[in-house]
Amino acid sequence: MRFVLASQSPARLAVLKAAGVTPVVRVSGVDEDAVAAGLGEPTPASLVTALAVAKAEAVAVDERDAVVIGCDSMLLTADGQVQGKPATTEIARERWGRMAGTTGTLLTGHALLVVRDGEVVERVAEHEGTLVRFAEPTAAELDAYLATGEPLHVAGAFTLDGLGGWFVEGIDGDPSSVIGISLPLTRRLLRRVGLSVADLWQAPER
Ligand SMILES: Nc1nc2c(ncn2[C@H]2C[C@H](O)[C@@H](COP(=O)(O)OP(=O)(O)OP(=O)(O)O)O2)c(=O)[nH]1
Repeated sequence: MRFVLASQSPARLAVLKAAGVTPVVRVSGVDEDAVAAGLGEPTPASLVTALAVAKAEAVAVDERDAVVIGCDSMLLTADGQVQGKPATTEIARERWGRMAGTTGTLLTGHALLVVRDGEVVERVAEHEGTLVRFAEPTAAELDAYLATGEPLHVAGAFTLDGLGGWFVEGIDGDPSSVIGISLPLTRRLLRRVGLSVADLWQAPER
């Protein structure tokens, strides 16, 4: 079965490959701001889920027979802000100034579509939330972390599995969801459409 990851995210691909699944990667090119603008006043969870659906749908149109998964991650901070990737170092610094020492929720929307004979025959979507307890980096540590550039490319300006890991005291929930795609949630979504992860383990990359 052809399994397509509708994402340019190296993190999502790495999570799947480490878990024994090598998907076909197709970048959706979805304008996330435009999708968000069309949602009115979404909750954070409905926002990431709608974005995940938009990404999966955009890729599914070009598939004939495949399972397509799209994801979107954002950080819901303790003070109620919903944050994607920081556009600049200064924005990342400002965010860390508010995040340090607090607990946020990393939300990842997931959408899984089954395409048969060019038609979407199944569409399931949910979100996963993982609590993330942030450490309090010193000013020097924060300067050094920002200087690596890593925070600019990731939702919430931190990573769990990269340099940001030094500044995560702990999590409560699914770690793979923080990195970018929840393995247990994806397994449940596959089951809802009558598929098993074992089907994916068996599917060679085409
Ligand atoms: N390695 C790693 N990456 C993370 C972590 N938290 C968030 N990210 C990355 C995963 C995604 O690439 C990015 C979240 O942004 P998006 O959900 O918009 O995905 P992105 O724009 O990267 O690709 P896509 O829109 O799916 O084509 O942040 C983490 O803890 N570790």
